[in-house]
Amino acid sequence: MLRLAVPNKGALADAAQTILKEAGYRPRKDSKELVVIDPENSCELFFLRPRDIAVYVGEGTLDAGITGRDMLFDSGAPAEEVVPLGFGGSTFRFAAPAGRYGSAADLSGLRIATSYSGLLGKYLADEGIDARVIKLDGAVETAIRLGVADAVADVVETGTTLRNVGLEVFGEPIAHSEAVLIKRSGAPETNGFQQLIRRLQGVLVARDYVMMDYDIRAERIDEAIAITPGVEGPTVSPLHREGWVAVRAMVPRKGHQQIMDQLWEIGAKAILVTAIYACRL
Ligand SMILES: Nc1ncnc2c1ncn2[C@@H]1O[C@H](COP(=O)(O)OP(=O)(O)OP(=O)(O)O)[C@@H](O)[C@H]1O
Ligand SMILES: O=P(O)(O)OC[C@H]1O[C@H](OP(=O)(O)OP(=O)(O)O)[C@H](O)[C@@H]1O
Ligand SMILES: [Mg+2]
Repeated sequence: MLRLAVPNKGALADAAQTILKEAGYRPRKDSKELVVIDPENSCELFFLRPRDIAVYVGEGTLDAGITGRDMLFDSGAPAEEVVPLGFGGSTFRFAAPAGRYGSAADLSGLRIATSYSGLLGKYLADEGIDARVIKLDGAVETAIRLGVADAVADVVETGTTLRNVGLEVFGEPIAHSEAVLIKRSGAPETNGFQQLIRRLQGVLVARDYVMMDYDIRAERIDEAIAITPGVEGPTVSPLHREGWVAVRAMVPRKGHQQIMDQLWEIGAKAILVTAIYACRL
């Protein structure tokens, strides 16, 4: 039985639930359900705070979990990233009132408020910056106005939260984060865990690729294949029309219109694009 930790609330909860559902796991009925037993997939899903997930997985209490890369680093738990999941993207950055500081080095001797003290502490130590870390639980952006800190280090996605309180990012990003699948460091991958990885990777490919079909004159097939090389090579079949072939290839969803333009330029006809519902490469 695979025991999997899933964020129960916060920025990652809905997208984590969606990707698991698309991967064929049983969804929870309502947001109050804390454990879901999924006998068909030999899996138990535990809905936990994203911050605690690396701790459970690092202790070996649970086999796998979905959390943010920043929270994994912050926890210091003996857990490791296995698959980046392509949602919950953010950066972790310093911010302060506009123009006050130019780089992290300017923070020596000052106070920095954050709810990621592990992540920030490691960064400051690596960079040799001697600043005081003020650990808060959330809404750290207000700490400067209230005189508790000189700068903050926090999650930034659109930057709206910072702008709303008159703060600006400065210095290099401390970390780039997204939702990740994690396991205990060095733990062997059981069959159930490998199946979870294959299913999640299948969903990610189905999200990122579309299927493209088109007809092309046989003498232009090499040019066409250069435009749509597919993942392991396109399928080329004879067409019931002298001198023509049919081609089928997976292409990245992003930019598929440009690919259609290029195919049209070399004389392709009947170019069709269809969504991939699920896949296993
Ligand atoms: N606005 C956002 N956009 C993208 N990712 C985000 C955003 N806010 C948080 N995250 C990411 O989501 C993960 C969990 O953070 P979240 O804010 O959901 O937890 P929390 O602060 O403990 O909970 P809550 O905000 O509900 O109190 C982190 O990895 C973080 O980087
Ligand atoms: O750049 P933005 O798009 O504005 O997003 C970033 C904000 O989102 C998160 O806050 P959350 O709502 O989780 O509150 P919290 O600070 O209490 O965790 C994060 O802590 C930032 O404050
Ligand atoms: Mg938050």
